Amino acid sequence: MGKHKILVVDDEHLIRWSLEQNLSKQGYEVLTSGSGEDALRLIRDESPDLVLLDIQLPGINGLEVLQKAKDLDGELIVIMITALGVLETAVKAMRMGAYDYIGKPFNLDELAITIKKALETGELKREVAHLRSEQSRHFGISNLIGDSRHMQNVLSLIKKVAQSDASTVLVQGESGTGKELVAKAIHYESARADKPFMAINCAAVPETLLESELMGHERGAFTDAKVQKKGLFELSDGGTIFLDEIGDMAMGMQAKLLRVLEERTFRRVGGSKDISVDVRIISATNKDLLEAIADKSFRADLYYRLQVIPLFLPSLRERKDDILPLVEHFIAHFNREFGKSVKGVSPMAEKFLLEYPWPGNIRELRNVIERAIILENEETLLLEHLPQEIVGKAGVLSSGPLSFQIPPEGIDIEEVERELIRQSLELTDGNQSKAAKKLNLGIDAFRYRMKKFGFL
Ligand SMILES: Nc1ncnc2c1ncn2[C@@H]1O[C@H](COP(=O)(O)OP(=O)(O)OP(=O)(O)O)[C@@H](O)[C@H]1O
Repeated sequence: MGKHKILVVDDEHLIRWSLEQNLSKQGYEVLTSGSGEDALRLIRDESPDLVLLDIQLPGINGLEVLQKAKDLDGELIVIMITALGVLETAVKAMRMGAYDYIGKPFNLDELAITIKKALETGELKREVAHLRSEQSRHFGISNLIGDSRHMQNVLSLIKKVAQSDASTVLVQGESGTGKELVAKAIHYESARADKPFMAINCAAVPETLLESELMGHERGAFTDAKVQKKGLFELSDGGTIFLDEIGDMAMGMQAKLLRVLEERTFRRVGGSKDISVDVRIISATNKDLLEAIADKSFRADLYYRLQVIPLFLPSLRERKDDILPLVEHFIAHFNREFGKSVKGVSPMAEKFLLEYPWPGNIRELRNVIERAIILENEETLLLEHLPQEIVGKAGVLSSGPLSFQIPPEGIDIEEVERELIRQSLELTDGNQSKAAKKLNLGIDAFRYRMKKFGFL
C-alpha cells in the first residue's frame, strides 16, 4: 500500500504549516491549499484519499467545497475543521456527507486518531465495494447463458423484474434449471445489488428450525436459544431473500410467511416486538404448486402472494439450442479452474449431448463437463469421455433413421446394430417377438443378434 495522500485546506498559513509538518512526520503525503477554488482543483487533479477542510474560507466556503467535492467523488473522506461554537454548521456538514469534524483549536493526537480511523473505514468501504462489484460480475445477468428463444424471453423478463423493485417473484422449473442463479441475477441487476442476498433451502432445514432461521429468536425462546439471534429477514434488510424449495415448506410456517408478506412485519421467536423490514422475496420450487394446493399441502393465498411475477424456467431438453453454448461455457470455466486447455467436443460427442434428455438439466450438464475435463487430457472431448447414461440412452437413431448421418470420424456398423436391438427391446419392454417385428426381422434372426451382442 502506497502513502496515503491528505489535502489540508485552511486559509491560515500557520495551521497549514503545522498540519503539514505533523502529518508528513506520520508518513502521509501532504498537499495544502488556502482557498476553496484551489482545493477543488487539487481534489480533481491529485485525487487525495482524505481532505481536512476548514469551514470558514474566503471565496467559496467549506460547505460549498464539501458539496462540490462529494459531487466529484462521493466516496471521498472529508473531515471538517470548525471554530468552536458553530456546531450547527458541523452537523450540516455531516449531513452532507462529511466523515467527521474537529473543533479548533485541535489536539494533534486526537486528529491523528480520527484520520487513521477514517482511512481504515475508507479502505474497508472500497474493499466491500470491490467485492460487491466482483459479485455482480459473477452473478449478474451476463452469467446466464441462453441463446434459445425461451431463455431470451426469460432474460428480458429478469431485466424488467430487476427494475421493478419490490415485486415478489416465484421461479418455477425442474431441478438444476438455474432457479437460484436467476434469483441472484435479479438481485444483482436491481437497485438492491449492494445490499445482502440471502438464500435458504426450505426443504433442507427442519420445520422447527426454519422459523428461527427466518425470523430470528430472542434469548431464552427455546432451550438452545442462549443468545438473541437475528433471522434472515432482518439480515437481508434492504436486499433480497431467496426461499428455495418453497413447495416443501410446512403448513404452519406457510401461515407465518403469509403474514410477513401481507404486513411486512414479523416477530422473532419468543419476541413480542413487531419488526419491519424491506426485503424482496424471491421463492422457487420444482413442484407443481397448483397440484400441491389441490392436495392441500400448499396454501392458495400464499401462492398468489408469492407469484406476483411468475417466472418459468424451461427444462434443458425444451431448449436444446442452449446445450452447445453451455458446453462451451463450462469448458472455458473448468479449463480455467483446473488449468486445462480443452478446445471443444467431437462431432459424435456433440450429437449425443444434444440427444440426451438431461433429467438433471444444467447442473447435470455442468457435472458431465467437469468430470470429463478432470479425467481427460486430450484437447477434444470424445464420446468415450461421456458417462454411460448419455452414451447408452441417447439412441443414435432417436431423431429418425433418415436424419442420422455417419459422423466424420466414422462409426462401427455393429455398434449401430447393437443399439437398434437395444432400443427395440426397450420400446417393447423386452418382448422379443414384438421387438423383432419393429426391426422387420424374424424371431430367429433377432435372437441370433441378441446373443451376438450379449443381450441373451
Ligand atoms: N443459464 C445458465 N447459464 C450458466 N450456468 C447455469 C445456467 N443455469 C444454471 N446454471 C448452472 O447450473 C447449476 C444449477 O443451477 P441452480 O442451482 O441455479 O439450479 P436450481 O434450479 O436452483 O436447482 P435446484 O432446484 O436443484 O435447487 C449451477 O451450477 C448454475 O451455475
